[in-house]
Amino acid sequence: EKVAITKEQDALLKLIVEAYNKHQIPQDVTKKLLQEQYSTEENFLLLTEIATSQVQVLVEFTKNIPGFLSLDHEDQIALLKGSAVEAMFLRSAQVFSRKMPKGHTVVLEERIRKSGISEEFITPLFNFYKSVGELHMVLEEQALLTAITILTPDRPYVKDQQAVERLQEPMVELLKKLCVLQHPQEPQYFARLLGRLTELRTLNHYHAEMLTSWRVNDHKFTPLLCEIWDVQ
Ligand SMILES: CC(C)c1onc(-c2c(Cl)cccc2Cl)c1COc1ccc(-c2ccc3[nH]c(C(=O)O)cc3c2)cc1
Repeated sequence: EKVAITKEQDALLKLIVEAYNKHQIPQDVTKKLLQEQYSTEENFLLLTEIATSQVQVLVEFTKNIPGFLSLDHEDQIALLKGSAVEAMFLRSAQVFSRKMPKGHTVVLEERIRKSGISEEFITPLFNFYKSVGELHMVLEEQALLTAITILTPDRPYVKDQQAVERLQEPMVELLKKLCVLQHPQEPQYFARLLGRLTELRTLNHYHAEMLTSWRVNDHKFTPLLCEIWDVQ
């Protein structure tokens, strides 16, 4: 039967995409990708600054997700802490798949490769970026997938999981319809998108190891990253 977006779904989509577009890392931060030196230390400091800015952007985006601010306040924190790394993987993946301005793609890859991350994490990290790039997601899909990631009910310490499910479910339904409408020639496209969310979960594990190895080498993070990643 004909798949159609309802008025309510269209309104929800507009809110999510607006929030996604509104909250971006400031240009003066990302353009440093092209300017700063290329030492391992300089790369780590720059990536730390960008990640910190990305977390601020993420918090603002999340506050604009309809219903999020009505959740239990402790659950709001648990969702942000539990999804921050995955949301940042998704957001940074767009740089590689959307060929960002002025060759940021090349310099971002270069700086990540030379920031003190050991080879065993670099491979899965860039495999993920490649698999996201191959999907050629449109902006609506990227925005919805990020919101769906943030609204994952079974994050650690979430008390009222049903309340989170009630917010996530309509977004998953909407994404499913969008995929059918946007990629009619590819019926399994929606399943491939959800497959990326499973891959993201495994990256959480690698990321925890990355943090440990940076800390062992006495790398410092910003207060915001320490708070959201429970380090130091
Ligand atoms: C604290 C730092 C060193 C860090 O720890 N883990 C990661 C880490 C790593 Cl490498 C990989 C994945 C996730 C994390 Cl969370 C990072 C660096 O994290 C980010 C790197 C880049 C971006 C990002 C996002 C959007 C962007 N737009 C543009 C643009 O040019 O417009 C550049 C850009 C960069 C976000 C987080």
